[in-house]
Amino acid sequence: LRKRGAIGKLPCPPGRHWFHGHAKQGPFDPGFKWLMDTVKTFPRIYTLWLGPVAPLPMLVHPDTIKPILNGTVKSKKSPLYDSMRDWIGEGLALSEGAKWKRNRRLLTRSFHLDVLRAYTPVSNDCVEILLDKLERSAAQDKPFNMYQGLVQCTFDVIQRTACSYKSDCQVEKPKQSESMGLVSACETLLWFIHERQFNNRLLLNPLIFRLSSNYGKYEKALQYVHDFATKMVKERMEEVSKKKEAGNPITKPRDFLDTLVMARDEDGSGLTIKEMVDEVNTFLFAGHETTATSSIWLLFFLAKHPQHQNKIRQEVDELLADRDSDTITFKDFGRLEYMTLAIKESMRMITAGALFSRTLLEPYTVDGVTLPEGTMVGLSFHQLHHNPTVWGDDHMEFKPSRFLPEDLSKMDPFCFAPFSAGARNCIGQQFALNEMKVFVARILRRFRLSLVAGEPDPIPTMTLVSKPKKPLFLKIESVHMKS
Ligand code: HEM
Repeated sequence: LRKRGAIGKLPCPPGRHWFHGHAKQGPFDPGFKWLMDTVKTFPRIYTLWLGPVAPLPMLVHPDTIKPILNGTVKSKKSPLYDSMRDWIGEGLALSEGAKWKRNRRLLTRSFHLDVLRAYTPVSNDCVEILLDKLERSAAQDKPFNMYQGLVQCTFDVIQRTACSYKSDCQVEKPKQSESMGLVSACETLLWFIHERQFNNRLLLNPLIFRLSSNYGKYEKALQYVHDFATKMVKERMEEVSKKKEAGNPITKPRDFLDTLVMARDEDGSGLTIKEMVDEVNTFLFAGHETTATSSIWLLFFLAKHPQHQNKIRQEVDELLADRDSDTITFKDFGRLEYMTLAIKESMRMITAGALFSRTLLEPYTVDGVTLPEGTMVGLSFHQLHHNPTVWGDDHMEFKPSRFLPEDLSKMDPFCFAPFSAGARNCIGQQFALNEMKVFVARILRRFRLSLVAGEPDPIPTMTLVSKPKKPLFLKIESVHMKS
């Protein structure tokens, strides 16, 4: 009642039904029109009702989101995350308190610059397979299913970097290889998480979920990913200790798994097998669809706005002008300046992680209303990134120049948070940005991208990540054929 009383004082979008709340107005409908209209009228905080109970205050302005993200007001991940727990356990994304602090410290070493440097060739190798597919598509003058290509490519990268697992997951003819078992198991689990969070909230109740008709399929996929990760972890522990015994210890980690096995506290203790399994699953879960989705929107905007595409191609061509190979190196990332602006702008336009939530661990006074401890709040990043009071009335225009350093330095850092912000920001952000830069540089170096004539623009949908509603096909032309 205390919570309801406080939330009742917050602004509330009109037309709320006593039972359905705003649900029938389609707040999460594809295209996010409702969200965009609402942030125009309620640019700081408002209450979203998805039913007769459990209203959700939505934070949509840097001033209102900041205290949660920077920890001035203590909070924890909300119960909505529980649907991921079977898969990623107490991995970094879901753990809290002292356990999270310790693991974040241990895992930060997994994303050290030297480790990331070693992954650049992996992204280059994986994108070669995608480039071959694009070559065929260009030769046949057939539009290419870019989303599928990128999901497979990012999955290949994360498997190789997480545990040096090389698979044929990018090659068509699925279902025959073990790796496709892993891809489809991960896809099945992602589908269930989405279903429980967005479509059928009754299934968030563990008992009802267990009794549901599809539960067997879920259990099978879960078993698959756990067996896979456990096998990987145990084999690696054995290899590391055998090498140590033979007087030939591993000194430089080859992948994330090495960094996990070798991670040590000051007192010499490391992660348990269960903790490592949870982290491997967390990387597989958090590390590929997010990157694929962010890359697909970037390629879409570049296909739609050839002037930006050409500018990036020119930047890449200049970078590679005197080289024998198109390989992008770690040193190159800092020189892809215009590409970096375009990546930021496309992540603002469509933010892969559009909405997250937290439960307050202490009262939070916002715009004169005190929300008590235990209140669940929404961190609505898509609305933050389309808030006209922050980005201006042209927020729907794709303008990479918004992120020019001289303008960026005048902005509140909490205006733009595609990787979240503060202590619980994305640990993989630099990894993901590097991967995207390799993909885009290598693709644009060889191909010109355009939209398929007569096709409407793709529409983002609110799933776990904001992916296009329908598979996104792009027209591919070889740059050399045209010039
Ligand atoms: C463009 C790609 C990516 C985007 C947009 C993205 C976005 C995010 C966001 C918004 C969060 C905060 C989630 C929350 O508050 O609940 C997060 C957390 C996290 N991300 Fe990413 N991510 C990306 C790529 C990756 C990659 C490649 C990895 C791993 C290899 C990764 C691993 C994680 C982990 C472990 C967390 C939890 C961190 C913590 O709580 O300490 N992410 N990511």
